[in-house]
Amino acid sequence: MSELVRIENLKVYYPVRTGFFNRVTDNIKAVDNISFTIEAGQTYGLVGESGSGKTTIGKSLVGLEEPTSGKILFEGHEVTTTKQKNAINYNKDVQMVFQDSQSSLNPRKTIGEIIAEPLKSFGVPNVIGAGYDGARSFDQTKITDRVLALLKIVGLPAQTVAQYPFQFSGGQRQRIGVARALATNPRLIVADEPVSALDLSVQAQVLNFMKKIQREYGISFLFISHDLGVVKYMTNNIAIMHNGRFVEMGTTNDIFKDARHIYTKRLLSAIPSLDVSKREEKRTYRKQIEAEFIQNKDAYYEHDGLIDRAYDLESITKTHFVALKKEGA
Ligand SMILES: Nc1ncnc2c1ncn2[C@@H]1O[C@H](COP(=O)(O)OP(=O)(O)OP(=O)(O)O)[C@@H](O)[C@H]1O
Repeated sequence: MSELVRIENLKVYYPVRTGFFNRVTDNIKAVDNISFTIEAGQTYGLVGESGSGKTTIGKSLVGLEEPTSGKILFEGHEVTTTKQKNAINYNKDVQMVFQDSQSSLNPRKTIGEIIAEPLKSFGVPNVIGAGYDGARSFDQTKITDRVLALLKIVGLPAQTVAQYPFQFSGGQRQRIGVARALATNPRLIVADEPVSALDLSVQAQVLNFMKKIQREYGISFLFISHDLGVVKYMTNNIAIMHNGRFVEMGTTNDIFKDARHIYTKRLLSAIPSLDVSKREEKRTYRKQIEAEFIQNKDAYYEHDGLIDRAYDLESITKTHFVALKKEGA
């Protein structure tokens, strides 16, 4: 395995301004000292409730948000600032797929124009596949051919090029978003809740399709979701996030077989059981975890004003890290 992305001590703070002079009186610590690595060709899951900071990490990775401090490294090159990103043409290597395909696809443009946009900026690679760094063409015929090839990859017919986003279902629009993201041969796709707006049956189709393109093109995913069931299916590694901090981090197996932090257990206990005979057992377990969360909070969090702030991560195995209070602290 080789490391593709390394995030070191990332902080993204948003200033809170108050009063007549609009002074900065506090900060929202959306991302508070986060470190992790994404391996080439693998999927890293970020899980947490709304507002925990998942999207802010994704946006920092693709350059939509400037970090307050910390470092982002891509294949060993620092890409924390816009200047550093531009220096290595990083934006062609990292793309984002959003939850809301309705608003992320320009309603006034045809699908052909939407998918062609990144090709006009970065050129058409000669080969379809992650990370191809050879010659690129800006020839209009090549752009059109590539748009058609991308539509084929995502399973949409050629006439799609002349149609508009409103003419498609949610699942089809997500495929169009993926086609656009694939256009430049990226190494990494940040997928922010890519299926949460879709019906269950369509969710499975889009997820399987994402796995297929990963197998075929060796793409890595940062997969952001609040749905642990979906994350279990998609990922190799997972970090559980709460109030801007990682509370637990490990392989997918570590998290599902040996969860240690109360917040992780709480999220796991909230996954509905499909087995009717186990529902009562599950309900009792959920109540027990909820009671432990309330009674035993100090073992898991320190207090930063009104915010419950997770402790620093400590390693319990080579792959598994948990934010627990240090002995004697
Ligand atoms: N531009 C901004 N200005 C101020 N605060 C922001 C901004 N963007 C995000 N925040 C705050 O940062 C925190 C983390 O937000 P973020 O969108 O990263 O969370 P999330 O886990 O992705 O949640 P969701 O699943 O609802 O998108 C939240 O408290 C949010 O209100």
